[in-house]
Amino acid sequence: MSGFAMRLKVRHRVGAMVLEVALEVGARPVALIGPNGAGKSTLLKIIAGGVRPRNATIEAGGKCWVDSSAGDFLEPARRRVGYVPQGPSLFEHLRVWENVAFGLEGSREEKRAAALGWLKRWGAEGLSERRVGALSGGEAQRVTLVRALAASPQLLLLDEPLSALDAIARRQLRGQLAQTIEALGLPTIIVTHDWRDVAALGAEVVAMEEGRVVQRGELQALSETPASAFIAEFSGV
Ligand SMILES: Nc1ncnc2c1ncn2[C@@H]1O[C@H](COP(=O)(O)OP(=O)(O)OP(=O)(O)O)[C@@H](O)[C@H]1O
Repeated sequence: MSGFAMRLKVRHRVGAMVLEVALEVGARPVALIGPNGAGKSTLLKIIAGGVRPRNATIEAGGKCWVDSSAGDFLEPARRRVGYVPQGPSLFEHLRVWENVAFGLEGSREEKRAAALGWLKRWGAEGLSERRVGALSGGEAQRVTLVRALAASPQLLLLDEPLSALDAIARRQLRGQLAQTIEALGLPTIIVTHDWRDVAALGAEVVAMEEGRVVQRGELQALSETPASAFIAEFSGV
């Protein structure tokens, strides 16, 4: 168990919407749910450092990452975040193993061996020499997840990380992801449209709509007293 925790408070205009959220994550995973356009991806980008929020404090592992009133902003590369964004994020010109090796330390050979080990554990050793451009959507998603975990992050941010996988691969990867997160006690925020992800990870649900948190708690409790039609539909197991 790492004991690492992240706490944030943010108020940030994005397009026509105002994102206004307070959130905390520790060893127990948080599942962010909500309709398209609710602000889930923007929130992850703010935590990862890709979007600089107008009005926010983010504290993680006892350190200040963002304090907009003081003008503090820790560079994304120094946040030790494993971020799996929606859509492509691998380095197109590199091979698969080079992508996984990117955040690792050591000589080229050491990094290669470590990357191959990671790929093997995640059922992707057969892809190691391939160029990223030659991967299918599901293969690329698997590699992106491996790259995020290989860099020993302190915080894992997953934006619909299993959405491109076929049903069998999704079930298998979901199980492995849940085991890994639990074994490492790795603080994790996952954006998902699938209640099975919430159940497998034993996550606390945080439901967002139009930039705000509208309900949070256990999946079971949300299904019994849903605060919105979306939550009823999502949790209606
Ligand atoms: N850079 C931007 N400029 C203007 N509007 C933006 C920008 N980024 C996002 N938005 C808008 O902000 C809203 C929230 O987008 P966001 O991607 O965070 O939603 P989401 O909850 O992740 O949705 P989805 O489930 O579709 O991925 C959307 O209406 C989107 O169009």
